Amino acid sequence: MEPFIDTVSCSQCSVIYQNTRNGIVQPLLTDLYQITMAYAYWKSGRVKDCAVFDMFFRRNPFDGEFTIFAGLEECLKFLQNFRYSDSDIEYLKMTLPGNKEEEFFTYLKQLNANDVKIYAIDEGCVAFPRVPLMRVEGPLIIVQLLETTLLTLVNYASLMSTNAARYRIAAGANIQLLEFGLRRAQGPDGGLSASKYAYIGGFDGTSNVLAGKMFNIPVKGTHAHAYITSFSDFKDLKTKKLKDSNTGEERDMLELSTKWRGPLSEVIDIMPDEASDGELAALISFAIAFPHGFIALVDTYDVKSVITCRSGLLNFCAVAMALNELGYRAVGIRIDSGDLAYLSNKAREVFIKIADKYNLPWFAKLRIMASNDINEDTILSLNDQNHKIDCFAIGTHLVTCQRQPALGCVYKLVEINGMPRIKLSQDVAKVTMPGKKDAYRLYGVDGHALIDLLQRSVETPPQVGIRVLCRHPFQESKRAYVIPAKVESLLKLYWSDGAIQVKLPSLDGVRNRVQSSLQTLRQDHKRNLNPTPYKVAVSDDLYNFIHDLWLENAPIGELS
Ligand SMILES: Nc1ncnc2c1ncn2[C@@H]1O[C@H](COP(=O)(O)OP(=O)(O)OP(=O)(O)O)[C@@H](O)[C@H]1O
Ligand SMILES: O=P(O)(O)OC[C@H]1O[C@H](OP(=O)(O)OP(=O)(O)O)[C@H](O)[C@@H]1O
Ligand SMILES: O=C(O)c1cccnc1
Ligand SMILES: [Mg+2]
Repeated sequence: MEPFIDTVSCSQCSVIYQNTRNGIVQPLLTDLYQITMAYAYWKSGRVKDCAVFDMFFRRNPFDGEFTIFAGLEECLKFLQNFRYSDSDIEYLKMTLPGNKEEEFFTYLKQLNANDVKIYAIDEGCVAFPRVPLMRVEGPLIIVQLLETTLLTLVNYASLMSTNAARYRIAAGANIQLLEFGLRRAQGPDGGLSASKYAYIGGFDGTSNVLAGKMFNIPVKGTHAHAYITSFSDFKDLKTKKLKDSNTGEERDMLELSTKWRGPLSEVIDIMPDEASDGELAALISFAIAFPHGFIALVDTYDVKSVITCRSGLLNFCAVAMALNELGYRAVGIRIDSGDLAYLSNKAREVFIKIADKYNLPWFAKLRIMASNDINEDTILSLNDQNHKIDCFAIGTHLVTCQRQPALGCVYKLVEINGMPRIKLSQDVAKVTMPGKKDAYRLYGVDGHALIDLLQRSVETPPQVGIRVLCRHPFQESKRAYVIPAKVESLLKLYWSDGAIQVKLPSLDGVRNRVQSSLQTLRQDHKRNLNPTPYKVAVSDDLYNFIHDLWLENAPIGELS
């Protein structure tokens, strides 16, 4: 179906964007403590030390059992451009506490990410708690300096993509989802990221024009209540003429639309004088401006009426029929308040009645778009109420991730100079998994993912058809044998020798990957209420390694 007013973004812009990067993302976009640590490491002669960090999260967001990993491309672009500028160095000289040795700044000035290696999960894949999204290896000072920026690039991107993917699951494949959140987003960069990652997660378009231009995302929109309320009556209609699309003859849209209000009011069963003239004038003028993409906001004056949207719906239908006489097809309506299930059903009934009466089958299929503080639960509830909505336009809850505003990805040291490191905690969920590890996804014969398995990197990878012992990382008695029908190595070398090592997919490629990756997950892991946890296990070797190191590092208390 024809979308509403639809600006096709230029492919040139996306090319320009691929060659640039988000200018805010630069080495100083970090926490001060990364740079003070860098100085202290440097001062204690640790320039040649090598470290391994894991980036992972501990809990899936939104009370769910899956997360979409996103933000990798931005991380790689950050590494490509990782250099301190002269003004960065000047600023740090002024800002770092105490008197700093000049040689440190000479050292900082020549730093780059050429000696860093990043192994990562593919962007757009489903990911689970404790499985490293990235393993970052390299000189201790540099990989430490990357922490905050990598986290800020991954945390919101993954949270947002996961949120969007959840809305897509709730709405189903055939409903159009539009992101309308820019005005409510966490600032301009938050708004741009929201549009980009909502698209990756499964939205079809955005109202954010700059996001459309930068990322080549479809841009869509309707009009605001202000457009309707700016017209008081027919006198405000300065242009009334529209050319017949077949003959080119100029016709009076006001005359045609008011003529249609009479017969249509009988079909809809309301009085024509219940409809606002100012609203009709506004809709006529919008139809004249966009005869091929006419969509009307119908709730300005009366949407809550128990009968139906008396004013807006009648006025919309009148203008749509006038357009039809001139050879144009209207697109549909937007409802932005009231009971969205009830009103969408009423509107659909009216469209069907008119379609039947005037033998215009397309009228029955006019698009019904709903907006107004919609969230995942609203969509699920509307599904139960058998709504007739074709498109959800969602802002606030989507872009602010109101249900859970942060993902909580962390970046933890797991190895230094070849020696494993463990961070202990009273809270077992916070104990880190030491050493350099690899991650594998084991699939069952039905094609579904069964379990993610972490192993020490020195171990042989699991093999198809060969039984492997999968252990809970902390509960000794929880174990299972798995004979995988397919084994996927999750961590791939994405960055090495100062360059990206894998051809990166387009935004649409990542968007498709989200859906195909979600397909491999069993339905019960994806349901909204009490989803089944997906298992993440460790090999027997890694289990023993963790627990030996734990005992080695945990102080023995003394009772007195
Ligand atoms: N049928 C429905 N089932 C569940 N939730 C709904 C349904 N219809 C609307 N909602 C949601 O209920 C909330 C209604 O918001 P609210 O009470 O502010 O009413 P409103 O129609 O926006 O009022 P106002 O026009 O005064 O702003 C919105 O979050 C909307 O998404
Ligand atoms: O409701 P959201 O999911 O955030 O979607 C975006 C909202 O933005 C607009 O409202 P507007 O800013 O005009 O204000 P409103 O809250 O009065 O509708 C639009 O009419 C939607 O209602
Ligand atoms: O195009 C719209 O209808 C729109 C865009 C942003 C926010 N609210 C509505
Ligand atoms: Mg609103």
